[in-house]
Amino acid sequence: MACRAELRRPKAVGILALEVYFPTQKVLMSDMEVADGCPGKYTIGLGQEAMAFASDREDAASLALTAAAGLMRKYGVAPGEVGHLQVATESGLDRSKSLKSHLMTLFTPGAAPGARHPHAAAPPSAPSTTAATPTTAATPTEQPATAAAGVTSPAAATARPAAGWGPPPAEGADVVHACYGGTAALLAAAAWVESSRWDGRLALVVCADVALYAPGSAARATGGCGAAAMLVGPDAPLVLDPLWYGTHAQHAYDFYKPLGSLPYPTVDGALTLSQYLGSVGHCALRLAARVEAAGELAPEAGLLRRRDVCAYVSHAPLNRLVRKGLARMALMDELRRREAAAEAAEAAARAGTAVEAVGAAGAGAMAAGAAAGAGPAREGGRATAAAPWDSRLLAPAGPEAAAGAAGEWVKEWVRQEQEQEQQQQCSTAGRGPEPALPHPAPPQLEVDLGAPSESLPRPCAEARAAAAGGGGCSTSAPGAAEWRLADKGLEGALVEATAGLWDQLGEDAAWLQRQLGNSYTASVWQGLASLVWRRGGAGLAGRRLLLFSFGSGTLAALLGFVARGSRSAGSTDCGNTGSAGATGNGSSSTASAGVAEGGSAGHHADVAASADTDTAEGGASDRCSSDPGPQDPRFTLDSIQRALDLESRLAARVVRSVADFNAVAAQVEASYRCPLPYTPVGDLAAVGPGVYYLAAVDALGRRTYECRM
Ligand SMILES: CC(=O)SCCNC(=O)CCNC(=O)[C@H](O)C(C)(C)COP(=O)(O)OP(=O)(O)OC[C@H]1O[C@@H](n2cnc3c(N)ncnc32)[C@H](O)[C@@H]1OP(=O)(O)O
Repeated sequence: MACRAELRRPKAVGILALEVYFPTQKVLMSDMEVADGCPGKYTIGLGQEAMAFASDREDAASLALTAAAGLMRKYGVAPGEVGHLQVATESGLDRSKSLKSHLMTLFTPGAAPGARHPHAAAPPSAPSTTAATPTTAATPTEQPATAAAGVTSPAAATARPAAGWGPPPAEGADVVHACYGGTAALLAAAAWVESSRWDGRLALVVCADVALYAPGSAARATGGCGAAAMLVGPDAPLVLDPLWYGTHAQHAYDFYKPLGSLPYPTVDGALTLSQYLGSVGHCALRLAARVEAAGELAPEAGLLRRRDVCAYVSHAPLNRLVRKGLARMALMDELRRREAAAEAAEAAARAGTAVEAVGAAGAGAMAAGAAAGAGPAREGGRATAAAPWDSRLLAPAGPEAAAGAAGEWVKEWVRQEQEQEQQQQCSTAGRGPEPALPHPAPPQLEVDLGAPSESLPRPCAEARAAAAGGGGCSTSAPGAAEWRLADKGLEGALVEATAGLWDQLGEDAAWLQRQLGNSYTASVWQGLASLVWRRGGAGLAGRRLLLFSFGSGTLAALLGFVARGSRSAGSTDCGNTGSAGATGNGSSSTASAGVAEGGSAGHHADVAASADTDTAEGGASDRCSSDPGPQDPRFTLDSIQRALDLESRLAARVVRSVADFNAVAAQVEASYRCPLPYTPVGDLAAVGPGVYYLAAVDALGRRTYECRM
């Protein structure tokens, strides 16, 4: 056991592995349009292609079991490697017994259905060569000392047991907050890894939901069904950046489930959509304020305009809403940019006013100040350094000449400062070669906001006011975040204006979501899976992605992830070695972008992972050589991409008719009303191999699950 002095904080905490599950049956939106007599509404109006659904054989617990077991099998994760298990759902089966308790069958020898653990049988696709082999084999009740010691250098962190059983992951429980639950679970898991209680093992986060709306409901076509599982730990390929983080919370009755006996939510469609879009605004501004306060983002440099931001992932109740969300985020950027421009103009105007005032007061005081070496401070401007000495001020021929001289002097001073700033920007931006990024910075938002800049909301000013009032780097006023939220004209114009941005940032994550429908807590992570599947390590490593999570009611968060690659990932540029580069050393693609758009900062020492912990903490050396990417070959962007195998899994799905969907949905509804004991009636042929299903519910409501081999 290591002594306390030896404990070090884990680095690069984030998502190590990702698995998604969706059932084998789907109904096409085009078929639903025909059935509902509304051609174009679901495919164009909502932007969806298909909706996944399952029978009464698959509930939230079985979905969670399938995703968790699938992750452990595909990545070769032994039960003993998991020390924390957190589950998110809003399709709970019981108001006391957690879904997590069902998942414990995966961590208890002999307790899983038939004691046949799908994950125990299969070897990892790429066994770790770097992980230290435990000297003592793990027993079902004992964890190797290396894993329990809390040693947190990346190398030590991978010194986990390669197989076997350990103490069950007692930490963590179910989290409920509509679709946001998975994010709360992920943050709790990451916090555990970063805490002093961490025992060196990994955390597993599982999200599972059945999204079913009542027959005849306007929301019926926005259902879905699915699960996601994530492994959380240090030295991750998808690192949670603690700085890039913006949240929002509010009370609203937009989507809720007051009827305990039925699976259906009560939805106020218009309100839930505006809650989502308002939350995008709040989270984007709060994240920007944090990043700006840390010196990593200039007010006029939009989040979405940064060249290191390469993707946008969102919770997806319906695709069209996600597009509107990205457009809303672009609007926030635009408001910030225009505010910065307005402030600059105001500062220039104030400088002019100051000149006049100086002239009126006579040159004496000015000259005295200048003679003392102080010079006039530029009011409202950022520069407060002493102004350069100007001898012209000492020899005015009269008041008018003095005013003129002072005016010229101030103008010259401002010009020199601007020139100096420009030079500084050029020199920092020029520290490294401009990388050839696949995603060039998007153009300025070309949209008529229909208001002179003076009447536009001032998001940064609001943030500063909130900070002055003890609100930290956050906006508290709804002003900018909810500005013209109900304006459908503006909404349409924004979506149109950001079509190119959507193709660059949003499309790859939405690809899977459009084909599955909503799966509540799992939805946003299915979007992340879609992105990794479509881009792989070569397309993501060294760059950032923004992930927006929303749960009605309302909780929301915008998280920044940094993607790290390995040398073997196939990418050749320095960015391939990870965001670590964002430290501003200029040697990687992210570094160049970060410096050019707001300066450097050292906080990425925590974000950066390196085999050499000291280097990571120092944060100043060449990331290209110091971060070889994740050390455990099981957990890389490319291994995630391989494990997901989405194309063939999607192709294996069966298209069912709308009548079939309605019949199956009616079975599911009936299962909530049936007297006990209850035997599910859903066709087992629709349950694929390795998938867990509900076998029976006994007279006391106890549910039994089996795994289809
Ligand atoms: C728990 C969580 O996931 S958080 C979010 C929870 N909330 C949800 O999931 C939302 C659930 N769904 C709903 O409430 C509903 O399905 C809604 C609100 C999305 C749609 O409600 P409706 O009143 O039936 O549809 P509406 O008339 O607004 O049409 C929807 C869109 O399709 C468009 N549309 C309608 N008919 C057509 C058509 N024939 N062709 C093309 N587009 C059409 C509309 O213009 C509208 O688009 P817009 O909003 O961009 O202008």
